[in-house]
Amino acid sequence: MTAVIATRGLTKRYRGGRLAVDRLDLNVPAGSVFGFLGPNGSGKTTTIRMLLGLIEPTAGSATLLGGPVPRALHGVLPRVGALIEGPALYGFLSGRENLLRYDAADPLADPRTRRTRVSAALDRVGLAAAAGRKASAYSLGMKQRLGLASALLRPRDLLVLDEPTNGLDPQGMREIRTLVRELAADGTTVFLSSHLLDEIEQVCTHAAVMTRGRLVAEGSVAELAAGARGRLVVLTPDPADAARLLAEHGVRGVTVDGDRVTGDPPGPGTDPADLSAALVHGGVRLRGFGTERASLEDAFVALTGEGFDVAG
Ligand SMILES: Nc1ncnc2c1ncn2[C@@H]1O[C@H](COP(=O)(O)OP(=O)(O)OP(=O)(O)O)[C@@H](O)[C@H]1O
Repeated sequence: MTAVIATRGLTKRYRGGRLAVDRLDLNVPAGSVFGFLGPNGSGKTTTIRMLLGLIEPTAGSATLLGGPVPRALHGVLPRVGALIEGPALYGFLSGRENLLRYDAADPLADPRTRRTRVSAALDRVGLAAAAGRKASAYSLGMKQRLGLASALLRPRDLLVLDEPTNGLDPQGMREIRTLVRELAADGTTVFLSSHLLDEIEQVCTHAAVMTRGRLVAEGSVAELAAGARGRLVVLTPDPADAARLLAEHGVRGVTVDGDRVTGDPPGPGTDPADLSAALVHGGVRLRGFGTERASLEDAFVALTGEGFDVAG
């Protein structure tokens, strides 16, 4: 697969000495929905700004749709739709009028087909019925969808979305995620940043994980989750005894939640069958015994040694 975005040693040190992005090697395959995951301040926005030529890297290089950044940007940017830090909208204009203005600002857009293009974009994001209403009356989710519509006025090979669901309510989040999936199904590569693990897990095929400016993992979401070990799970009406016995048999990280006892999976030296036998032998009645598939969250915790609690 060809890389739609590739970076090599991409680095940004802001004035004042802060290293925001540290030798980043990123490969975004064509056709993927690529999640750029990391807590606030981990360098996601800085990376996106470098990719789009909005700021200069301190070191390293990047290509966008095969062309070197920033030299080839003039040629490739028309094929890239970007939504960063929320759309700039005129509240006193309707949704349709906002898009007409956006389209008119594009020197490559044919004025004769402008209205058709704008209607198609409004349709695409489900705003056709609300197109005549002032943008100031739109909900945050509708504004975000209007922003996406502006990025979709011309056919795009790549969409870059910086935290597209930030600040939205659950319904708004669902709408944007559905839209992202539909766009990807049409063949557009989507690169989206997020600090929400479940969002990445729900919509992305691939992900890269950033912490403190550094890439700690990259791959398909399934691969990343498979890299983390799942949890050992025991369902029992005798949780206290089960927890004690598991710990006695070397299981670490044992926690009890109601009738559910979980722990780190045993190492290669221990057969899970011996553990279940030990529980039964110790008088623990078993309703269930097994290992749970790891989630992306497990992978993140395993990779960084931290939880994924982020402020804001
Ligand atoms: N213009 C700037 N000048 C100096 N430091 C900056 C500037 N922009 C960002 N930083 C710093 O660089 C680091 C990375 O910030 P960045 O915005 O890229 O992270 P992020 O992962 O996108 O987080 P967020 O989701 O909060 O935007 C942070 O420590 C931030 O304070």
